[in-house]
Amino acid sequence: MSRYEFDVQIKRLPGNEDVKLPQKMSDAASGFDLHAAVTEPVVLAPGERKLIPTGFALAMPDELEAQIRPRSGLAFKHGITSLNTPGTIDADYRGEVKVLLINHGQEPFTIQRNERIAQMVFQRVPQIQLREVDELTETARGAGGFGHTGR
Ligand SMILES: O=c1ccn([C@H]2C[C@H](O)[C@@H](COP(=O)(O)OP(=O)(O)OP(=O)(O)O)O2)c(=O)[nH]1
Ligand SMILES: [Mg+2]
Repeated sequence: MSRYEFDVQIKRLPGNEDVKLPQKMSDAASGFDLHAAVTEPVVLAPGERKLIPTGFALAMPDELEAQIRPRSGLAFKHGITSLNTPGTIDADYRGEVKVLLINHGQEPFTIQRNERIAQMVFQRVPQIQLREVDELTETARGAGGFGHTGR
């Protein structure tokens, strides 16, 4: 029996024949590592953010989304992370998947073509009907929040 539950189409965009497709780095990895499709090395100065292309587009079943998440090694060693984490790839998006990187470190960071810059995790999206009501169900917490239980 196949261990795969979903078929997701991936299309290489023109000019990216040499860019590696998203790849799981271990058998049970959650994420597919994403490779930078920059045409020349891109430098992120400290505090700078840039949208990095990946060279591919997707078509996935409507019940899925893909999330773009940082790689912890890049974050820990260089302060490089994804600004809008987790980035949302909608099931109906057919454009190029891009990664919004930001340099939170103290040093400039250079991104090379085919470097692994982030990871992509697929998630099931529950199909929700938002139903407007006049009164909500009651709970013990009520409107308490934002630390009302203590530090
Ligand atoms: O990290 C990301 C986030 C988004 N996208 C693409 C896919 C997603 O389906 C689309 C829209 O993303 P989002 O809904 O987060 O952005 P928005 O500002 O609400 O744009 P839109 O009005 O197009 O929905 O942009 C990426 O390629 N990478
Ligand atoms: Mg949106």
